[in-house]
Amino acid sequence: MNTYAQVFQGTAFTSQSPKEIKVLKDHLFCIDENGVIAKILAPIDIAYNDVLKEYENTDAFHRINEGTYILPGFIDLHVHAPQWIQAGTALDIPLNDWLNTYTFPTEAKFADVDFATKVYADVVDTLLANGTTTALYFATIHKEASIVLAKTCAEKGQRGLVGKVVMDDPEQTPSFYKDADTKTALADTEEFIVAVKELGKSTKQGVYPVVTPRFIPSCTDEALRGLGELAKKYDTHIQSHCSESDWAHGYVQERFGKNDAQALNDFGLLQDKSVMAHSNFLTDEDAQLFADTGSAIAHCPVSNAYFANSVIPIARFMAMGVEIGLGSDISGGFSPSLYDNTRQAVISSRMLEDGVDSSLPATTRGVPNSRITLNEAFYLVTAGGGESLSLPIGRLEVGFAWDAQMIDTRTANARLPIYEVDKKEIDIFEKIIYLARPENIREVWVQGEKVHTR
Ligand SMILES: O=c1[nH]c(=O)c2nc[nH]c2[nH]1
Repeated sequence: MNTYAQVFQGTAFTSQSPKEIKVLKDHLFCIDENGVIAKILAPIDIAYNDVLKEYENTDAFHRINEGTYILPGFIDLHVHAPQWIQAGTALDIPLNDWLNTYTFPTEAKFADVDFATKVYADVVDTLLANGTTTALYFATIHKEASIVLAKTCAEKGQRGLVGKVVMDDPEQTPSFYKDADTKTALADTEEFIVAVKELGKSTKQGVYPVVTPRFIPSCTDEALRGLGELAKKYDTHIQSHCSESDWAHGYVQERFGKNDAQALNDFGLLQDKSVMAHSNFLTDEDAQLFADTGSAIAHCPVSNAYFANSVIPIARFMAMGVEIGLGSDISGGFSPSLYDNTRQAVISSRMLEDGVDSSLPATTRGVPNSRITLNEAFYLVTAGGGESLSLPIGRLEVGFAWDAQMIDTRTANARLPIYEVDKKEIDIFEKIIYLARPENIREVWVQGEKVHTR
């Protein structure tokens, strides 16, 4: 009997560290029956030819074509699944107006479970086709429809972490879109957690419930405290928005006399499995609290350009040891592609470093040492996402899940400009990250199962 469920032969790129990419040229990736990488062999390894001989004429063997490269699947740390129906629209007003005018009416539509079923199938398919193998989702306040999102991930093979959103503060939430009251919000959340934990047991890739206070402005103290307790009781992930815009940041300071990070921590909402979206306005003290509690930042660079009123000092927070990954933030971010967000993470950091007001002298225009490299942005969208979620994903390494995307650089009508001069694989890596489109993503695998083919 074969030792491995699958063996892939090809050239792959994975992060060695935030600054370095490891090129695994013509390696063999041996995957066990749980979809975990059991062994990686280089052509110089003694066992390479034995394994090749044993598998190459079997159904378990996958030779990756020349011109196609293997990347780890991408990890989206912040995506509002229901907002997919308004992606690319209505990005012309500030966050609080946008929520009230467009977003809350959009999300209210998901009381209709049939509608939710249709849209959620489309979102999960779209993200998989864009190479996103794991997604941390906000659903809506509706328990049933939120369970539908978790079931959709389970059926389609995506590793989904899903939250039923809590919004119980009548002062800050519209009457047509709010939890009935605090008690109901907490009871629905608990029932949701139990149902999704049960569902997760029947999946190979894992589907997880997430405690999800929308953000401090939409929740009462009692709900925030209760959610912290539920997360502890069931050992779940936690997600929310933190210090996103001038308005959101200022609101929390006014209500509590402290910043979001400290307030969230007081309610038991900052812990190792917490992921806080945006977090643009963290002070160094707040960032240290994130590092100390193991809480992560979901950096959403496309969305931030519209709603955050600032560029997050991501290099500074990386240097402080905060766990960080990337999020599309559909639909504050218009794009379902984490390639777009990886590119924007680099671009925004460069603009922060150089500054944006050309009337100022170059010496005072920007914030020194703010840029991140493409390698670092790639780290965030892969390994950093895995660390943020405390899951063994995001790297092509032994013991990690086989979550992978096969990038065909020669796809008709989407051919990447790779010529004989590209002698170094790392140049090809950079071209893939900057230029690849969904057309180039020929296969996507999650936990050893093929979940998308093009
Ligand atoms: O970008 C955002 N999208 C949202 O849906 C949201 N809710 C609170 N704060 C938010 N920010």
